[in-house]
Amino acid sequence: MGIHWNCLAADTLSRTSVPDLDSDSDSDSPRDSILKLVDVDASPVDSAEYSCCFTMATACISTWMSNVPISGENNVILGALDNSKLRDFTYEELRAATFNFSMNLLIGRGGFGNVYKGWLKEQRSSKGARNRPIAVKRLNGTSYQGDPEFTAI
Ligand SMILES: Nc1ncnc2c1ncn2[C@@H]1O[C@H](COP(=O)(O)OP(=O)(O)OP(=O)(O)O)[C@@H](O)[C@H]1O
Repeated sequence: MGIHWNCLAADTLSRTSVPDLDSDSDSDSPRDSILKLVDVDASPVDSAEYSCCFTMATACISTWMSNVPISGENNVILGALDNSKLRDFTYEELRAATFNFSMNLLIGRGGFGNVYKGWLKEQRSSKGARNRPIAVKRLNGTSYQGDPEFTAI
């Protein structure tokens, strides 16, 4: 499934170690295929390389961006990203990254979905692997506010 979103680099989270979590996953019934990923710890170069995720209409990205403060050199302006470098993530990848959407990793609640911290394994050619911290927004099953932003194309 082609679900897309772009990375936003941010420095709001500093912890990079992966926790040992109980299996206390979010038990509400979100529409599982509808996710949005935000990179929370990336250099501008990394962001371009890693530029992620889920397929969204440009207008929807703009809508999202209008709510995101653009400050600091680590932030990426989505319009400047090369779409060919966007990376797709499967639902399983994001589910694993967030430990099955563990409530212990809940970092925020938006108007139409919860936001979870997670980690993606990243292979770096010279420096070996690392766990890259990310934020994943999961559209809940009751709100239709976010449908346009999460539309798969
Ligand atoms: N990259 C991030 N790093 C850390 N926390 C984040 C990040 N993205 C979102 N959050 C947390 O999740 C909360 C909800 O984020 P979200 O983007 O959903 O907010 P919103 O724009 O108010 O919601 P919505 O877009 O659903 O109307 C934020 O207030 C923040 O606490």
